[in-house]
Amino acid sequence: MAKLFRAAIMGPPGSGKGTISKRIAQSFGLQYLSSGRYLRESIAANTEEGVLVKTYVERGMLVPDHVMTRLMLPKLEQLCGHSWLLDGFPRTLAQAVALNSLYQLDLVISLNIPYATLRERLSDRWIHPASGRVYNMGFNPPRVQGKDDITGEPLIQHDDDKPEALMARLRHYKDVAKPVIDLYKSQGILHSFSGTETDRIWPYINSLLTNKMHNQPSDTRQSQTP
Ligand SMILES: Nc1nc2c(ncn2[C@@H]2O[C@H](COP(=O)(O)OP(=O)(O)O)[C@@H](O)[C@H]2O)c(=O)[nH]1
Ligand SMILES: Nc1ncnc2c1ncn2[C@@H]1O[C@H](COP(=O)(O)OP(=O)(O)O)[C@@H](O)[C@H]1O
Repeated sequence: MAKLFRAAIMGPPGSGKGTISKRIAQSFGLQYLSSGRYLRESIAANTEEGVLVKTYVERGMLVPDHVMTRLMLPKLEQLCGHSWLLDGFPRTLAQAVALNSLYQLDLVISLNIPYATLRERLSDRWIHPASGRVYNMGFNPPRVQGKDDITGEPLIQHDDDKPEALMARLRHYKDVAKPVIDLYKSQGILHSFSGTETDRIWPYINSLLTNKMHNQPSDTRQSQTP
């Protein structure tokens, strides 16, 4: 049986995590888990948890760690026996420690994208809320303006991509990500990529993953479940 592979992608809002994750999932068959997507689903379900989550997300603030781990760790449990890629989780050191106590990651991708690029991209980001499909009016526009390619339904902008929330999110990201990045660096699994264009970064990530997934050590570490 092929070895299981567990990876995470980190980077500020707008750095291309979702775009790159989609390519990774398609090319390498990893299951893709996006914290933002699960949070938005929780908000849409209007549960007690969703109402609480909304108060943070709409202000561009991080959702508390215990809420995030309670949301994400059971999803990973359901995926035992699959290779996966986490996007947006862990975001804080406490989340990374909680994850680490259950699973050893094989690889963490960190995206370093200049601030001006992030701002420009997010002000142009539109999504189809039901599916999570993401568009950018310059980079990957929908075929019909303002409409989802598959369903034809209207596209919307996240409240947290609007300028007021955006600044707070970017500032927060930097402070909080540093110890997480340091942790993965110390574990020797961090790989950082810099640039302003996803299409130029992608070939490097593609070859890194090709390399890592085909040359995994033959111990059983990755295939153990908690
Ligand atoms: N102009 C441009 N836009 C991009 C590029 N890569 C991604 N995007 C767009 O930038 C926005 C943010 O990307 P996304 O993958 O959602 O980033 P995330 O917030 O890190 O998950 C989306 O609208 C993407 O379509 C790129 O290389 N150039
Ligand atoms: N791991 C996390 N911990 C705390 N809050 C989170 C986490 N992931 C997502 N969020 C919340 O959800 C919002 C949207 O997240 P996401 O869709 O990943 O967007 P982006 O990558 O554009 O920041 C964040 O601004 C934050 O409020």
